[in-house]
Order: sequence, then structure tokens, then C-alpha cells
Amino acid sequence: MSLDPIKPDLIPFLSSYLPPRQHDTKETKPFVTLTYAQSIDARISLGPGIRTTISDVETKVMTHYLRYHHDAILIGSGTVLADDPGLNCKWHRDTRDSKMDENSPRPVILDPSQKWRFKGSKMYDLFKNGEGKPPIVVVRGKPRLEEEHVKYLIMESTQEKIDWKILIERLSNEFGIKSIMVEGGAFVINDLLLRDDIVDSLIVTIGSTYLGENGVQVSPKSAISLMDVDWWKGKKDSIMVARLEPEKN
Ligand SMILES: NC(=O)c1ccc[n+]([C@@H]2O[C@H](COP(=O)([O-])OP(=O)(O)OC[C@H]3O[C@@H](n4cnc5c(N)ncnc54)[C@H](O)[C@@H]3O)[C@@H](O)[C@H]2O)c1
Ligand SMILES: Nc1nc(=O)c(N)c(NC[C@H](O)[C@H](O)[C@H](O)COP(=O)(O)O)[nH]1
Repeated sequence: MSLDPIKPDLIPFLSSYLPPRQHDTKETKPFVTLTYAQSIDARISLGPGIRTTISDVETKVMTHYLRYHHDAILIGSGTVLADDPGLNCKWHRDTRDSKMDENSPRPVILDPSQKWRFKGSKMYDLFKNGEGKPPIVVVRGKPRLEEEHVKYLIMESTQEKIDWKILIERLSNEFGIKSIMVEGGAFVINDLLLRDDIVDSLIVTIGSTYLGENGVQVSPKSAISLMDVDWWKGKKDSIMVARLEPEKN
């Protein structure tokens, strides 16, 4: 698939929601962007395990533009198993800057019980063709199988859920990752919508479609408020950018 050019007005619209250039910040915590595409009825796919296209061509190119601006792209095991995503970046500024592997973020796959295999995946084919980077797989305990080219980040935890704070700190300290784009799926998004201490910006595509009650829903456990909200209107989709309002104690 080749990408359409990005709509020129999307560039200024997104600019203050992107990670700052590294020399412009003293911040040590990696910048985290939470981004996904949903239907009008807040579904991100037709059902568990069903890869569903929501974004139109105009907003699909935005995803690649966002990937270009982040060091890493993080997804959960539900998404990697359902979608077999490539997670590379097809967008570039000009012909001097068109090496897809260099432009692509490092995939980070949350797969605590190691259900996914890199070999045989779309990500693997892209890496082999010089069009993407190999992944970091986050596992709980020593990996049962160590695949070639994969880096394993072992989170020894007695808790069911991996601690986001520790995870992003380790991605920064051990892999030099200073910006992370989180692309889903629902479990990860619903969890992170409650974490104003982790998420720096929220970028949501709203597609002009209803996916119905069997769809995988995005809805955090409790109500949250957004601030610094702005909207972009395209032909078929709209995009909302925002920040999570800090929780009042
Ligand atoms: N429209 C979109 O933007 C979009 C984006 C991504 C995925 N999707 C869709 O979402 C669906 C998958 O969503 P989902 O909720 O099933 O899966 P998910 O991708 O959120 O993965 C959930 C799994 O990730 C792991 N995980 C996540 N957070 C963890 C934590 N803190 N600690 C430990 N493990 C953790 C666990 O194994 C968990 O079962 C698919 O249908 C996919 O097509 C849509
Ligand atoms: N922005 C966006 N619009 C969509 O309509 C959709 N289905 C996703 N879903 C995100 C999920 O992570 C997908 O698996 C990857 O977007 C696929 O990535 P590739 O194109 O294979 O690189 N994201």
C-alpha cells in the first residue's frame, strides 16, 4: 500500500501533541502518545481478533506520520495476534530521508505469556526487507523460546499487570527510547486512559461508521476528563487531539 500525501493542515494541527525534539527537553520520562481509531459507537474492531479498517486514507497517512515521530510503537498481544501488524513507517519527508527501517519506530510487544512469534509475521518480513525494525517483546519471566533478532525485556512481576511506570523507565534506560506511540488494543487503551501520569497526548481518529455491539469497545473503567482539546475534520473521519486532565485528589 502506498500512502497519500499528508493533508498540509494536519501538520500544524498535530505539532504540539508530538514528542518534543530531544534537545528541547530536560524531561527524563519518555513521551507517551496514546492513539487509536474508533467508530461512532466507540468500537475499535468488529469483534475480538477481527482486523477492522476504520481510518480513511487521509487519516491512515497520519498514523505513519506519527510513527515517524516516535522512537517506539507499543501494542498488546491481543492486537499483534489479531492483526499481524507491520508497525513500520512508510511516511518520509523527502527522497533523502526515505529509508524505511531508519524511519520506523521500534516495535514493543506486550506479550507476557509469549503467545506470539516474530518469525513468520509481517513484522519479520518487513525487517528482512530493510523496511522495519525488529521488536522488543515484553515477557514475564525467562522467555521459553528466544527468537533471533528479538530483544526480550523481562518484567519479573507477581502482579497480573505489568507496571507501566517501570516498563517505560526500562525502555528508556535499557533501549534509549525517549518517545512511545501506543497503538492499542482495547485492554491497553482502557488502562492507559486512566494514567495521566504516563500519557502525554491523546490522538483519536473517529471514523464515520458504526461497528455494532459485538465490537471491541474503548471505555475506561471510570470517567475521565480531557483538556487542551482540538478537532480536525477530514472527508470521512475526524481527529481529536487532547491531553488527559490530571486526576483531582
Ligand atoms: N482501531 C484501532 O485503532 C485498533 C488498534 C489496536 C487494536 N485494535 C483491535 O483491538 C483488538 C485487540 O484488543 P485487545 O483488548 O484484545 O488486546 P490488546 O492489544 O490490548 O492486548 C491485551 C493483552 O496485552 C497484554 N497486556 C496489555 N497490557 C498489559 C499490562 N499492563 N500488563 C501485562 N500484560 C498486558 C496482555 O496479554 C493482554 O491480554 C483487535 O481486534 C484489534 O484489531 C484496534
Ligand atoms: N489508526 C488506525 N486505524 C485503523 O483503522 C486501525 N484498524 C488501526 N489499528 C491499529 C493496529 O495496531 C493495527 O494493527 C495497525 O495499524 C496495523 O499496522 P500496519 O498497517 O500493518 O503497519 N489503527
